[in-house]
Amino acid sequence: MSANEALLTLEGWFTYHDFRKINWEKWKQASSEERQAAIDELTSLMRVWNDAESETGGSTAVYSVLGHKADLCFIFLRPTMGELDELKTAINKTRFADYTETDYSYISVVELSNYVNNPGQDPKANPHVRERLYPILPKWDHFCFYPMNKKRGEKDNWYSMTMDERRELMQTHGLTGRKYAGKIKQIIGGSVGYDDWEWGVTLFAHDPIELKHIVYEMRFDEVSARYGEFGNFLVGNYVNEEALRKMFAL
Ligand code: VOV
Repeated sequence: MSANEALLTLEGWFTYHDFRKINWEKWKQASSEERQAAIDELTSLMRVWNDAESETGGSTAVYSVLGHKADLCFIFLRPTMGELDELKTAINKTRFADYTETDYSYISVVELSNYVNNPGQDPKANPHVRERLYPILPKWDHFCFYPMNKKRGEKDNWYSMTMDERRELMQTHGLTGRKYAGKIKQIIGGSVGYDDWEWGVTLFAHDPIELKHIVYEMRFDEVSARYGEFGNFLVGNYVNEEALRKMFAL
């Protein structure tokens, strides 16, 4: 084994998952004019994000989040980190933000690991690869997000395995994933150097049961069973402007 078999990764858009909790007490105390103005401001921002969505400009999706961990998640994919910073600040400048708390967020960059490359070809010239590096978020009804690591234990250490060993395990992973074609869309963000875990996994589904099925089935693949370490899971439902207005109507 060579001393360092880091593989080449391909990077696409930078990603920012902005999870917000709503301060409902404060929201209920606000006047109806104030609430209306806050929602109007947020929805006009959402329209700007939708209109800007393109192959070169990035993509945005908004989800409501179940459970106590968050109420909303804004998912932003953009060409530069500067744009992500501007988006965060733009939200924070709205009246709506006065009713939110930002307990959690996640920064990564859309990543393809080159375990399955075609030697001699420029991967970024391949439209299929470009589609995965610069994906338009699918706006399917449900999403889940969780961060994960590959284990660096004394016995099981992903990073001290050879490239061939890792490639073989990733091929099995890819085969499991392919069974979910059309049911699950995954966006893998590499977050080494950016956030607390090594990857942020965002899954989209039409049927929330498929989120459970894929995560469960993958637990049996050696790469997850032996090397996967997982953070908190968050799950939610897609919200467009109408759904958002309904969510905040009192
Ligand atoms: C729709 C499902 C699906 C499919 C088709 C799929 C396929 C593939 C392929 C072909 C490849 C390798 C090349 C590349 O594209 O990077 C990957 C890579 C990766 N995956 Fe994946 N994955 C899926 C889905 C999928 C899920 C559900 C998870 C979470 C794992 C779990 O246990 O909860 C995951 C994780 C990852 C990660 C963290 C990486 C990077 C690993 C690294 O060490 O670099 N992934 N993945």
